[in-house]
Amino acid sequence: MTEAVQNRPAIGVAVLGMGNVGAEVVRILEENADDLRARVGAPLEIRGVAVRDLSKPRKIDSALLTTDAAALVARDDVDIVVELVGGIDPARELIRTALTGGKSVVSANKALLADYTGELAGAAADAKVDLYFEAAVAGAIPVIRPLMQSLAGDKVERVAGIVNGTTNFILSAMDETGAGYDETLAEAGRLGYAEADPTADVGGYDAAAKAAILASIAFHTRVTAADVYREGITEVTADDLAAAKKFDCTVKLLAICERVVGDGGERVSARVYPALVPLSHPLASVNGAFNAVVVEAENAGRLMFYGQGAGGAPTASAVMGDLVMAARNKVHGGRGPLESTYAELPVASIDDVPTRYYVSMRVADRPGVLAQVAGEFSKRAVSIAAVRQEGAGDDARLIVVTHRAPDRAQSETVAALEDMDAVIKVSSVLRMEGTDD
Ligand SMILES: NC(=O)C1=CN([C@@H]2O[C@H](COP(=O)(O)OP(=O)(O)OC[C@H]3O[C@@H](n4cnc5c(N)ncnc54)[C@H](O)[C@@H]3O)[C@@H](O)[C@H]2O)C=CC1
Ligand SMILES: N[C@@H](CC=O)C(=O)O
Ligand code: NA
Repeated sequence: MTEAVQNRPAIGVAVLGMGNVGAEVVRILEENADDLRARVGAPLEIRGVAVRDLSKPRKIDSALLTTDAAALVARDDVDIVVELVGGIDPARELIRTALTGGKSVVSANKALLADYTGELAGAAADAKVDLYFEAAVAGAIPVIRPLMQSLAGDKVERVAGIVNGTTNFILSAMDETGAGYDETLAEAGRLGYAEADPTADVGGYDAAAKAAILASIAFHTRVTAADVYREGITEVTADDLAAAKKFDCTVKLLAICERVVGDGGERVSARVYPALVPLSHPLASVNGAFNAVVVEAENAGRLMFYGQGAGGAPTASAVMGDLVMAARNKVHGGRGPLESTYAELPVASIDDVPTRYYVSMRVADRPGVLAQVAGEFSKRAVSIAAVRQEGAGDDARLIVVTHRAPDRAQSETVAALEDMDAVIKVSSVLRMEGTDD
């Protein structure tokens, strides 16, 4: 190491939260201190770590611990704040205070960034500091930086993939070993994949927040979590996974962000739902807590990003990448990319987006039922791609897979089927993705 690097003043780092991710960030900062100093051009020194419970045993010098996150953020010797407490409050205020006080911020907080990137990025721009959040989407996988920087000269058409590790872990286990939903969710919590409130995972809220962040960056348009159509995996059953197999498919919770062009011009669709995916599609073999994001751009074509989407160490890797970037900028000058929302595209309703449906229903076992069911689809111009009939008598089941049609036509057909005398129960409705038709 050159003498100049050795003598540069240290960059002071405050870490807020020492849970799954924060503890790994602290470990890497301590274990890799020499390499980090060489890469940044100055030492990275932890000034303090904000925690809730001082009595908990932790692998850190206890003199660095504090329960007063606000005071830590305000310290003059802190240059960069790493926010890993999660949630909206007090994270939002802590980040805002840090930015307005001239500190760069690194955060993994997708719930916050999905709704407040505008406010926070504005504060960062005003104070001429950085706001980095690579860890907020798909854990360790570099996806924010490629979209913001590597593809800044291209036109992104679509970003789609598996962006929640917990639900992918649950669906994979249900599919592969028949493991139960509750026990697998508890295991995801123990492994540090699940959110503090796992409803965010299984309800699709976490994936929706990530979809909002991805869509905003990909389409240079501000998209918030409320703009994202969302369904979780709580209704997906072992029967659905078994039925999917009969169509050479599996079930994945997908986040899809794409440009849709219709009568009203170009719009942005952002949506999250469990969907049948053909086994031959690359996303079908993404299992466990792994994530994968497929980006389609006008000139680059199709790019696929794959890796660990959740867990303390993988997520900390992404946080550390951002921390090194922010620290280099402090040492050598320069700034990270600013928020870009110039395109201001309107957000499309799910009703207008062309989707494919898989509908499984218990039906009366009598002549003419298939024709009546088919009639409801055809009335709404929804074309049927495949029909499978199973069982007989009280157990007669009809499974219909459609071609693409506006989602409104598909959902209205399902509502009409539910009202038919011949249909005893519509037991499952899922969309199908990863096919061209
Ligand atoms: N665990 C994962 O796989 C991933 C997590 N994230 C995000 O990273 C952030 C942290 O996640 P985890 O470490 O898993 O959560 P966690 O719940 O394990 O850790 C958060 C820690 O912050 C502490 N905390 C909360 N409020 C505080 C306050 N006001 N002052 C001091 N400490 C406070 C909590 O006591 C807890 O120890 C969240 O925003 C999460 O969404 C992002 C990607 C992956
Ligand atoms: N709970 C999240 C953690 C990473 O973002 C997930 O399961 O993906
Ligand atoms: Na990432």
